[in-house]
Amino acid sequence: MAREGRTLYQSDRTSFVREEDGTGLYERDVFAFQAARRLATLDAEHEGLVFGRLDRTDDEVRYIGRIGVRDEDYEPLVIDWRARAAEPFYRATPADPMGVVRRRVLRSRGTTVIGIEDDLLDGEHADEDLVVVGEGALMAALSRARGPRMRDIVATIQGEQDEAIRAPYQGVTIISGGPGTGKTVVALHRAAFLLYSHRKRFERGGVLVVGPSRVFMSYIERVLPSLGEESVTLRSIGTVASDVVDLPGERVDPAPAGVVKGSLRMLRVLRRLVDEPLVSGPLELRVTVKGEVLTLRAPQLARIRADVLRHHKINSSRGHAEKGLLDALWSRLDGRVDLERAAFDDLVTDQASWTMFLHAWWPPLDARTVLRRLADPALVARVAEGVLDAEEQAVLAASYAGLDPVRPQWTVADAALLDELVAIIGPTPTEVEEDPTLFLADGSQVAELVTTADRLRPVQEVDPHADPHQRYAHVLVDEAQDITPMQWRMLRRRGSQASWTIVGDPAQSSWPDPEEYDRALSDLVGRAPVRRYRMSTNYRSPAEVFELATAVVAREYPAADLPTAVRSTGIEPELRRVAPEGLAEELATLVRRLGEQVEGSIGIICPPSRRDAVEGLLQPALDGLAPRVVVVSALEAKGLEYDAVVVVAPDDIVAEHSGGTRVLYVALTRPTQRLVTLDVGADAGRWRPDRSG
Ligand SMILES: Nc1ncnc2c1ncn2[C@@H]1O[C@H](COP(=O)(O)OP(=O)(O)OP(=O)(O)O)[C@@H](O)[C@H]1O
Repeated sequence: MAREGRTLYQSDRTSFVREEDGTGLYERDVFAFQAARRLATLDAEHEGLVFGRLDRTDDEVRYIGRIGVRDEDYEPLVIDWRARAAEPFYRATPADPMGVVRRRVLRSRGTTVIGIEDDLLDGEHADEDLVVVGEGALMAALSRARGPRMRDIVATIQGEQDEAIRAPYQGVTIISGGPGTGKTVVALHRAAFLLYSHRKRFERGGVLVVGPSRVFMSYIERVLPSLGEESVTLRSIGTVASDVVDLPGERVDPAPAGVVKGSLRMLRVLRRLVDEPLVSGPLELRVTVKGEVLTLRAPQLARIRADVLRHHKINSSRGHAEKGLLDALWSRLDGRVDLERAAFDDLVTDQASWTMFLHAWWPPLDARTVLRRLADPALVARVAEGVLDAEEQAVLAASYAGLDPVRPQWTVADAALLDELVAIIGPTPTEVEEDPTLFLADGSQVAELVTTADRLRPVQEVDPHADPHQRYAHVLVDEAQDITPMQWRMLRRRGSQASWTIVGDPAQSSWPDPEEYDRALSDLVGRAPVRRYRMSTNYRSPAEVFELATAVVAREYPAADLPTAVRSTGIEPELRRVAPEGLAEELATLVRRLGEQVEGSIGIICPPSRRDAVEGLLQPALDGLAPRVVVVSALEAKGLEYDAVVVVAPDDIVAEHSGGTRVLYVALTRPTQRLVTLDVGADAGRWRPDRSG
């Protein structure tokens, strides 16, 4: 390439050098790159590339696939599922066949078709010899065993789901519906659709998908790549802020602390916290200039501080604070000594008392250091006075008192507080290396060097206008009913110019006040255009299981949006009871039996207080079943599903969550085939619908 370029541009002074020839080389490379990318996409879509066929009334046959493919004459061989021409595949019904006689769904393994399911949509136009196979692709898909990863549903998207997937991108799209109605899977297909239909906007601006936990993110992570989309950022709510603070973010606070930390009232607490001086006792600045002692006391210092912070963030305004102090000291001197202002400034700033004072009065702040100060109950009492009651203050202080000083285990709720603190104080200035190079060796290739001034400053200021948050063009929030007001603020920082897709079900909220979800949504929407889609069919739960779950939730939360369960298995849920000392054996027997009864995954859903113990009890009994069995807390089970589920100690699940019965409802709606509930102890079972009186 280099040689070719050189030859092209070498003039023999008898002919023209044509720019276009050089550009041609560049274009050739671009084409080669595009072709390689296309080949990689085609290779990746080898499995199940084509999954649908439409036989139309005008005798045209269309094939629908994960990506579009054309032949050498540019005629379509396979139509991308997101294209307009593919719409009838999802929307056509016998009542409105949209020109389709037969819809066929093909299931393949490798390059071999292993199953066909047909829907006859327009019997009137069907030829006599038209073959119609199977009982419908949807039912076949729903009865298949579940593994550890969610699968895409391109082949069987239903009409109402398709409308939400293809909704225009602008403003806020709200997808609601009960458990198992496909909200998550629909939202993910919507992300793929947006990237297809507005690729430039969303690939450049970025799409962020937020879910409740890491387990959930790894459950859904294969869906978008299976649709050919790799460019979406997936984050659990505890790690959304990892662009500004380094967070592991999976630990969950016990209910009372979580509720306090999520509340909007924490905003006032944090603002006051930042204003709390780091050193105790009255702070004053005292310097001596040519024998004159100059002092600034607390009230003047407070005024200077307030002036600076009116316009700047603390971490990016140390220079302004220094100038405010020097101005005040200069006016204190009041011309008593014959000195130029610049010389005065130098005399002051050279003094050790000045440096020490600044270190205490305007230190570079780190959000984590600031938040940990709440471990001090006396400080909490000051900054939360009139905002949190005594009990809430105690809960808050206790939650930080226990933090490991070396490796603090921040919680999911802390992440939003740390993010808020970064927004208040600005990013932490980065420390300058211990011993920066001042002088360069002869012949050094280094073009920049550190100046003496840089070296003498203890910290380097970060660009005050730089926004540390990563921003996205579209933000998709799943399980949105559990997002706390402080977390919404964190999300909005990432999507201040974004369009949104919000997915949730208030009846599954683990927050004490499910109505808060509606308030948070109306704040978010503001005056943006909003579109609402309701999913009405539960594709996950067998009707028998869902009947029990709805009886439980409706008693506590009559406003629950209850979908219709489409599938019946004829197997009723089993409501069992065991004495505490028999729990280990009962669980082992149950898991072995369920392992034979279902083909796929088995979830053991526990109250948080029993989760680790149950895991310990079960381990020795698992043998070959281990890869199929997971022990999770009710909150960890959010958004997931298993072929068989054992809900351990349902009463405790209700008691240990601020969402109470709504969290139990989540647990009861996880199975795709079989549900067993296990009351522990003779008087357990208050959750049972027949005990409600
Ligand atoms: N059109 C469809 N075709 C095949 N499977 C579907 C379809 N719609 C939903 N499903 C399946 O139903 C199950 C539930 O879907 P999903 O988890 O998206 O529901 P959800 O509404 O988010 O549930 P929850 O609120 O309980 O978390 C999944 O296994 C999904 O693949």
